[in-house]
Amino acid sequence: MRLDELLEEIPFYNVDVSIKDIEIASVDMDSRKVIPNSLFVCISGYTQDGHDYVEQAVANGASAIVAERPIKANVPVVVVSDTARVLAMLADRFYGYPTKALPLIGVTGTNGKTTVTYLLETIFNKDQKKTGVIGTIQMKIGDDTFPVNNTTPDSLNLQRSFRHMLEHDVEQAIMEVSSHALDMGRVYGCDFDVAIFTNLSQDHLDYHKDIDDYLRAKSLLFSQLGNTYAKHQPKFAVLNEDDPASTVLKRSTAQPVLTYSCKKDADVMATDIKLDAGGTTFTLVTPIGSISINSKLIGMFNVYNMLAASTAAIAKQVPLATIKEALDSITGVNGRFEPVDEKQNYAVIVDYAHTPDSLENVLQTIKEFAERKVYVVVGCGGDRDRTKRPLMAGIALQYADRAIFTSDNPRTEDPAKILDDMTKGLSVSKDNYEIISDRKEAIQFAVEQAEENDIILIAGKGHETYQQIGHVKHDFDDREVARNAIRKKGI
Ligand SMILES: CC(=O)N[C@H]1[C@@H](OP(=O)(O)OP(=O)(O)OC[C@H]2O[C@@H](n3ccc(=O)[nH]c3=O)[C@H](O)[C@@H]2O)O[C@H](CO)[C@@H](O)[C@@H]1O[C@H](C)C(=O)N[C@@H](C)C(=O)N[C@H](CCC(=O)O)C(=O)O
Ligand SMILES: Nc1ncnc2c1ncn2[C@@H]1O[C@H](COP(=O)(O)OP(=O)(O)OP(=O)(O)O)[C@@H](O)[C@H]1O
Ligand SMILES: N[C@H](CCC[C@H](N)C(=O)O)C(=O)O
Ligand SMILES: [Mg+2]
Repeated sequence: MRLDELLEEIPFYNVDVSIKDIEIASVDMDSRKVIPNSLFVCISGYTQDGHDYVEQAVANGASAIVAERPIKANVPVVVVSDTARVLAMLADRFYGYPTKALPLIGVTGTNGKTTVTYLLETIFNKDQKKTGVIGTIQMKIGDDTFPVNNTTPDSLNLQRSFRHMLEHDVEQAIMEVSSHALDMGRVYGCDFDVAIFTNLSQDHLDYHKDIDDYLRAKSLLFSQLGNTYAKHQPKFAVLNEDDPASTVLKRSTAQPVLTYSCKKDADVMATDIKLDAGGTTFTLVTPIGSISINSKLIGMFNVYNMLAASTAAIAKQVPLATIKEALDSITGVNGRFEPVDEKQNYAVIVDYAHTPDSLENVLQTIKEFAERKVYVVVGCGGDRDRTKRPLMAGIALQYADRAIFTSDNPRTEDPAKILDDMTKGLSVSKDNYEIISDRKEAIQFAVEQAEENDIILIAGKGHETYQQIGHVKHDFDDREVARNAIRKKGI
């Protein structure tokens, strides 16, 4: 595509060099990846400033630069007010506005996003549609999986992935939309047909100023819904009526709203809920009829996840019988409430709870079914929200009989300091908990302690297959470590 064509819809300041007759083969934001005839977009990030890498980009063959200030370079420099936003617009245009043609559902909220995307994948697959999923665990196109760095990729990778999905006949894309992504404009330009809200509770207060600012970021998914090019597809906001934040989100969107609830009158409701250690049953009450659901998923929070997914599926005109078939068939999501079963006489569950609310939900669920002692192995991520640390430790002790506090991706922080943040305000006796910084030893300790009918929850890392210490990711899988510990102890 020619540079002047690419810039046609981009608001930029006057440039006194010609931008005509420059062929652009690729758009990039990382000077290290620039190939000949690229357009290099300078992003001022959190740790680095892309404007410092113009020379390297040009040396690698960039034939034009987009920047936020005039920069000396022997190729044209186009100056714009906000390169991050412009990058999203350029990416959308460069890849041919893929979401104009690709039906797209976005899921935001503090907890449950990954779960809801995989519920929706199963529902649409049962409806004979090829799906594409983007989120925390991976990107998936049909059955092919691709690794990801972020829950929501940057705008370039995102639009490229959508184009790839279209080329591989994906009929329904489903993605997690993190608050970081909304705030940084990573999804600017994406034409969502359905925007889903799961819930709001504390997380990411390292990044967002306060919980209102966090909600403001989430609300962008709803305020931007339908603001892109019209696809002649109806738009819906799907909101959790039982979460007070939905009031704000309802006011943020100009599009029709569908609500779901377990407690109040709503468009889609769950009634006659029966929670059990082996699964969950409820009646799904919808505007197009009612149907009984018999799911293997455990816990009240999963009823909410199933409601969110069902409401979106109804908005996309999936028949109720298909929704039931899908929800009844799902056995679980990778790393979410995943049992490690070596036929031992105590239970070990690996879960991705890494926020106060999710930890409380999952422990409450376990506590309801526990016959004997509950152990929890849990830590808090380094370089992330410090204010959630004492809250998570308090919740662990409130519900579990014994907590083992350990490390969870300490990143560049001192693990002892993170553990100190978790435990220094605890008012309970120290007999209730251990501090074992090494996660492998912590898991081994819990396994050694467990007796018949006890339950061990290993929280925080779920599907992750690494422990990040400093900037290095070391191989580490809670499930594998637990399995080895169980075998070592003997059945
Ligand atoms: C704080 C944050 O979100 N940072 C994201 C951001 O990185 P950054 O702004 O720090 O980038 P930077 O390293 O400063 O570089 C700035 C620019 O210089 C360029 N550069 C840099 C070096 C060089 O040699 N040449 C060069 O051109 C870079 O390519 C970039 O364009 O942009 C990067 C590219 O898009 C992201 O990968 C990165 O996510 C980091 C890894 C991260 O940990 N993010 C977390 C907090 C996050 O976003 N999490 C949410 C999930 C939350 C949830 O699940 O609820 C997510 O969506 O993943
Ligand atoms: N609806 C929910 N409400 C509260 N907690 C939930 C809910 N769904 C799942 N959880 C808990 O949160 C954990 C993470 O779930 P999931 O991965 O689906 O959320 P997420 O929003 O994608 O998280 P992340 O922001 O890290 O990507 C689960 O392991 C479970 O403990
Ligand atoms: N999406 C979450 C993942 C947290 C996972 C936990 N294991 C940690 O490293 O803190 C985040 O970026 O905060
Ligand atoms: Mg997720």
